[in-house]
Amino acid sequence: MTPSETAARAARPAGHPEVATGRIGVLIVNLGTPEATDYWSMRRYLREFLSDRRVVDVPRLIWWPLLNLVILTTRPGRKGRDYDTIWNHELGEGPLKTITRSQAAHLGERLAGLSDRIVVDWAMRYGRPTIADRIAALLAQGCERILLVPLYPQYAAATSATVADAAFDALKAMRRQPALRVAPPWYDDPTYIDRLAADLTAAIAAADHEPEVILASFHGIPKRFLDAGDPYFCHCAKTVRLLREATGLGDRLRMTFQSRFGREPWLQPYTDETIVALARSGVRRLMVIAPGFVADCLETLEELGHENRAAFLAAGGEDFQLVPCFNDSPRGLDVLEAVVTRELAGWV
Ligand SMILES: C=CC1=C(C)c2cc3[nH]c(cc4nc(cc5[nH]c(cc1n2)c(C)c5CCC(=O)O)C(CCC(=O)O)=C4C)c(C)c3C=C
Ligand SMILES: [Fe+2]
Ligand SMILES: [Fe+2]
Repeated sequence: MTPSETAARAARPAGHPEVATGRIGVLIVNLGTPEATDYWSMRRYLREFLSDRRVVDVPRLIWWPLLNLVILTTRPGRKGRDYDTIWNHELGEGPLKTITRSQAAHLGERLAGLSDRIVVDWAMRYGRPTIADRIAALLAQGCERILLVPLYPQYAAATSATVADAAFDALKAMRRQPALRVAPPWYDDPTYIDRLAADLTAAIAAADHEPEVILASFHGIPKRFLDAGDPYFCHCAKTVRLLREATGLGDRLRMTFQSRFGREPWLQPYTDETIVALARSGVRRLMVIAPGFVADCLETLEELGHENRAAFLAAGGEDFQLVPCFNDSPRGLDVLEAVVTRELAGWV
């Protein structure tokens, strides 16, 4: 026991529980993934996700029957088959989980140089491990301060804000709360833009054929969210402008939005429609990068890599290249390290 621990123990009133102290937690959080690809696991995951009012804000009286009687009867089977095509069968989990775990481990190694008091952990907003469980685990290890890092470079209420909601919900139940900081989005961070540009430039240099057009494809949100003041579209647009400047690609790099859900208008132009229109207009060589995803997942590997690739080729395209996300690459870790180091200022 160190002298200060001895003093703390001596000062603890009788009956007062012993608590670990003195450490700083960093909790990185990505979206989530089903526990398995069977109907019931998919249904549980989609139900949790699509019941979040930050994600779907339709009045409950309308949404509840639509979700439970229509969407959750058909979508789990169809999406389960999509997840099957990208599943990490060795570990029995979705790639988003495998990659987020590895990012946390590598980030922990990198931050060890900053302070030996830092503990890095990871969680999923939907599914497991839950944010509440990992905050509890960090507290048990003595983390009185926790930096929460939603793994989204561009802020959206449907992603970043709901991570903060879940964390503060967990804190609501605690007598002894940790101090909680939420990292801001990093859509224009110089390290993010630089490493994104490096990945894109390297992919172009390594390609057999120079792409005629490059799409920067972001996950979409309903257009209504933008009209209500969500800054997501502007964050994406700024990332693309900075990426154009950093790569010198100019108008060859275009912004599109993928993964729309439901019938109302989402942010445009849509990735799938753009890809087909480009092929029909004579573009033969296309490259796609997904700067809004820090880890490969269903939306990049299956939607872009399988579905959209097939649509491009079917419409006359010849060469479709998908740039991998940062994942646990050294460049990707540079970005996470830069963001986290900056946001830990004053704590270490
Ligand atoms: C229904 C509304 C949805 C909104 C709004 C939305 C926003 C949004 N999502 C991401 C990132 C990811 N989404 C992923 C999957 C996914 N997204 C939705 C719906 C909305 N997303 C659904 C229903 C699903 C599950 C698959 C499906 O049924 O289509 C994923 C992949 C998860 C994985 O395990 O691989 C990511 C990542 C962002 C960044 C975003 C808003 C900016
Ligand atoms: Fe999504
Ligand atoms: Fe999708």
